[in-house]
Amino acid sequence: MALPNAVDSSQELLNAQSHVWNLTFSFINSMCLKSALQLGIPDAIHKHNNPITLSELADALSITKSKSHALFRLMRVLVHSKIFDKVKTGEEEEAYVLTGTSRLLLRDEPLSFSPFTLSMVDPVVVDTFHHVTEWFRDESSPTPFFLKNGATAWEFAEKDRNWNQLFNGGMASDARFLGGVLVEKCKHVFEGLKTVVDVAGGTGAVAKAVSDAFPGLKCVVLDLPHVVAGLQGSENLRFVSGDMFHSIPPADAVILKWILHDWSDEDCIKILKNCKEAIVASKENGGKVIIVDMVVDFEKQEEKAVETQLFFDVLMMVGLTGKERTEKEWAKLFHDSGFQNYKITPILGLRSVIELFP
Ligand SMILES: C[S@@+](CC[C@H](N)C(=O)[O-])C[C@H]1O[C@@H](n2cnc3c(N)ncnc32)[C@H](O)[C@@H]1O
Ligand SMILES: O=c1cc(-c2ccc(O)c(O)c2)oc2c(O)c(O)ccc12
Repeated sequence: MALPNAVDSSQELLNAQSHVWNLTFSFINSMCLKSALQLGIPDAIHKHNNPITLSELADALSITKSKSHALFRLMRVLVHSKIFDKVKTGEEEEAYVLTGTSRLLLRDEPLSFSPFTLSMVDPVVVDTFHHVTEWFRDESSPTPFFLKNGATAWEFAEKDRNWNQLFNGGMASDARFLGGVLVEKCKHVFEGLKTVVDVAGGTGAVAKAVSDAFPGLKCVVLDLPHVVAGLQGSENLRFVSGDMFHSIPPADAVILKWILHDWSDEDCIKILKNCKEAIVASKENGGKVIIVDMVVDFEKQEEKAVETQLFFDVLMMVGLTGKERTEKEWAKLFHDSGFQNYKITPILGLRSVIELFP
C-alpha cells in the first residue's frame, strides 16, 4: 500500500507548506489594516451611509484611477480578515459594508481603537522585532528595544516627540474605551473613595471617566513630565509629573492600568510597595490598589484569546521588561509586596480588575 501513504504524506507536506506560508505572511494582515486606517477606508464607508461600491470608494478616498484595481485587491484581503464585509447590490454589483471590527476603528468616534492600532504597527514597535534573535545572544541588553535604540521605551518617548504623541494617543484610545466600561460595570470599586491617584495614568482618559462619573472624588494623574506637560485638569482632576519609583501622592486608592505588565517582577514589587505607602494612611476610606491587567490562563481559554495573550506577552518582552501573568504569578507578586488580600473581577474581556488590599 505504498500509494495511499505517499498521497497522505504529500498532502501533509502541502498542508505544512501552506501553514508555513500563512505564518510567513501574517504581517500582511497587519500592514493591510494599517493602510486601510491611513487611507481612511472605515470612515469613507461610514460616511457613505449605504453599501459602497469599489468606484464610489475610490472616489471617496481620492485614489488615482490607475490604483482602482489595487484597491480592489486590498479590500479583498480586508474582507477575508473580516474587517469589512461585502454585500450584493444588484445582479453583478457588490458593495462593501462595515463590520463590528471596523466600527471600532472609525477615526472620529469617541471610542475609536484606531490610534492604538496605528501606534502598534508603527516602525518604532515593528522594527524592534528584527532584533529579537540578536537579543537572545546578547549578555547586557534588557530588551530588544534597548539593544536597537540604546534607551528604554520611556527614555525614547521623552526624546522622540512624534512617537511620544503617537504612543500616548494610542494608549488614550484604549483608556477612553476602558474607562467607560470601568465606571459602568465596576461602580462598587470606587464607592466610598474620596481621593484616587492614577499611577502612570498617561494623558488621563481613565481618570477623566472616573472623575466625571464620581464628581465628589478627587483624582490625580501621575506620569512622566513628557506625558503630562501642558495638560489641563478640571475641578476634580489634577495632573502631577513624577516618577512612580520615587514617590506616589497619598490617596484612598491607586489605579494601575496596563502598568504592571510593562515591568519585571522586581520592578513591580518596587511600584506596589510605593502604592502601599501611598494608601495605608487612609485605610478607613478605602486603602486599595485597583489593577487593570490580564490574568492569563494559557490552558483554559479559547484559541483566539490564547493567541491575543501570547501576542501581548511577547510585546511586553520585546519592547519592555514586562510579561503577562497567571493568577499564581500575580498572587506571588502581591505577597512579596506585602499585601494581604486580593479580589479578581474578570469583566473587561481579556482583562480583569484586581482589587488589592494592604
Ligand atoms: C502602557 S502606558 C499605560 C498608560 C495608562 N495607564 C493607560 O492604560 O492608558 C504606561 C505609562 O507608564 C508611564 N511611565 C513609565 N515609567 C514611569 C515612571 N517611572 N513613573 C511614572 N509613569 C511612568 C508611561 O509614561 C506611560 O504613560
Ligand atoms: O513603548 C512601547 C510600549 C509598548 C506597549 C504596548 C502595549 C501595552 O499595553 C503596553 O503597556 C506597552 O510596547 C512597545 C513595544 O512592543 C515595542 O516593540 C517598542 C516600544 C513599545
